[in-house]
Amino acid sequence: MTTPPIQWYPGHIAKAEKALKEQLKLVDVVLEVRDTRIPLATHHPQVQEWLGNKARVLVLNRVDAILPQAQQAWERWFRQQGEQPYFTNAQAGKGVAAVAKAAQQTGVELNQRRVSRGMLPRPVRAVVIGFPNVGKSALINRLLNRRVVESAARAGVTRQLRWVRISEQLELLDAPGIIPIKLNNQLAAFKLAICDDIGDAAYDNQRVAIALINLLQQLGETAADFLPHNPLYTRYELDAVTMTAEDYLHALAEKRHKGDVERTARQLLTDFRKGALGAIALEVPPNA
Ligand SMILES: Nc1nc2c(ncn2[C@@H]2O[C@H](COP(=O)(O)OP(=O)(O)OP(=O)(O)O)[C@@H](O)[C@H]2O)c(=O)[nH]1
Repeated sequence: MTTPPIQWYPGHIAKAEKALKEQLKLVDVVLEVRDTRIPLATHHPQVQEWLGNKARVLVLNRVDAILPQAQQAWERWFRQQGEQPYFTNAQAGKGVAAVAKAAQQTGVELNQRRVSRGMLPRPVRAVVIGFPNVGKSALINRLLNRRVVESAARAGVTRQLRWVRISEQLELLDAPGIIPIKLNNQLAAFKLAICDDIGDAAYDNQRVAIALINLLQQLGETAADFLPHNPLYTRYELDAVTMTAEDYLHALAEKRHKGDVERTARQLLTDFRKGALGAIALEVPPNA
């Protein structure tokens, strides 16, 4: 039997789900962070059920990693779904003030209810949740306006709990809630691995790199507005249009790394992740 391209550790997932539910019990509002390159693959279908009737602010982070026209298309699509997305670049602090304002706004309603029941008003309590590596700690640090939460390129580094005061109206759990990855969609899993949003799963670099080439080929044909023109050719001076994704990876290995396919796969993934292939949305809104 061949090894599956991506493997999870079920024990870790169960533990993450339990920890997340504990955090959710403590708060009034949830800031759900997704990766703007893959807003659907970084959505867990059970989030709504876990939240019950708690308020939610939808944050699409890494807005710098997609083109403005892709952002506009997603904005339209989410609005059609009845959602207001807040686009952020948490690394640079862009869009973060609007997220804080939206969270505080939910506190106004909370306190109207409290006051009508004869209770004292209090700050709204919030937690940031999301898949591994989507930028949760970076967002918390920007909300706090100082660097207290470890924010690292490595996936799965955040843990532990404390309340921090953001303003008179808003308190935040300083440890984000990590949403365990959903397991049942192979293409979504490849996208998570490509974007490094997959936590402590183990994956096969070459198959993930091939999935990336495949996606770029498909998007080039079907959603040219969502990515720069021919990003692979621009970066490597080798055209992927006439080849299968697998052949392309091998040809690129010959051209750049003396036939070392593994090294080429890693390099390709690193280039994509750090934006060296350009601003690329790997997902297109359904029916766009
Ligand atoms: N380009 C870009 N990089 C970002 C953005 N937000 C976060 N990053 C970077 O992405 C990496 C991961 O960010 P974190 O804030 O550690 O992500 P996290 O969701 O807390 O990760 P875990 O703790 O692994 O769950 C870091 O290197 C950040 O600097 C963004 O909006 N744009």
